Amino acid sequence: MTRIAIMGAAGRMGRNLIEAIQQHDSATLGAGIVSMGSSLVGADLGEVAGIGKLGIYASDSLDKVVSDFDVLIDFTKPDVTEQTVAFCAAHGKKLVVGTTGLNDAQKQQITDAGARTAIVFAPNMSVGINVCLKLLQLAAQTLGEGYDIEIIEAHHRHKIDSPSGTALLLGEVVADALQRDLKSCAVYGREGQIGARPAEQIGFATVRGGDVVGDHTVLFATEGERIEITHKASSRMTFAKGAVRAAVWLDDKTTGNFDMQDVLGLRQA
Ligand SMILES: NC(=O)C1=CN([C@@H]2O[C@H](COP(=O)(O)OP(=O)(O)OC[C@H]3O[C@@H](n4cnc5c(N)ncnc54)[C@H](OP(=O)(O)O)[C@@H]3O)[C@@H](O)[C@H]2O)C=CC1
Ligand SMILES: O=C(O)C1=N[C@H](C(=O)O)C[C@H](O)C1
Repeated sequence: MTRIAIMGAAGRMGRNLIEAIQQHDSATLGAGIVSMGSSLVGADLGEVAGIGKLGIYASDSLDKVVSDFDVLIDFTKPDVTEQTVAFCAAHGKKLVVGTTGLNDAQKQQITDAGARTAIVFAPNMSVGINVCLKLLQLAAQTLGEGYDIEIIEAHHRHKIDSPSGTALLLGEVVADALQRDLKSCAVYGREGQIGARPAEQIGFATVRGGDVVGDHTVLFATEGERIEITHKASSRMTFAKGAVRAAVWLDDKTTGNFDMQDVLGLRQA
């Protein structure tokens, strides 16, 4: 059994993670950490997730639960994830990071921590998006340079980062396949007299509203045709199940940096 702790246990993803752990035959909930000062400190985590009592209670500190878990799953926000990564590297705890909006230094911290523990870091833990990444490589390599590429994402009104981590990853995969540098060819939104579209540009458009769980489309447009590769998540359980699968997959790893392509066996596919 893989004993899992959840950082951000009362969040939208945290609650789904509690349920996903309960549904997994090889995983058990070891601990859940909520914000210091939260009214949920001490609450039964099963009740927090709406699935009935589990007898595991929300803590406000990783130090207090350090001996209760083998793998930590973190879906919080970048400054919190920074502390989580430092803690896991120091204590040899395996880690699954789903938080998006990390800056370059925070991503480097995760890479460095991979020398001390085993980490799965991915902006989207769904099987569907990870299959889309393979389809995109094929599409970009086959279509080549003659197609304009635009990435459109939509999320709920509470999302704090833009573009989504998934949209950025989709952009990186397409840019790599076309041997472009995303940092120099990406454009994030357009307004005013912008002129004709440069051929090598990869455009990003962000929509925020209501309760959209997560929609992503990569559009390849040329004269005479358009191709769209779209993924629509309708439940956060798809991400939560992927994260728990990643945590269990880490069980026999000691160190290293991995992503969902590794977990799903898609790396060489
Ligand atoms: N990789 C993937 O597949 C997916 C990634 N995500 C990403 O996951 C992240 C979280 O998303 P979501 O669940 O919607 O966000 P929420 O805001 O619902 O959840 C974040 C939780 O973290 C808690 N938190 C904040 N500070 C601390 C702390 N110091 N210690 C413990 N808990 C803390 C917050 O508590 P409080 O409100 O009390 O501060 C909140 O409950 C985002 O970056 C999102 O983009 C989301 C879905 C899928
Ligand atoms: O914040 C969210 O909700 C989501 N965030 C991830 C991202 O930024 O790509 C993944 C998913 O789309 C949901």
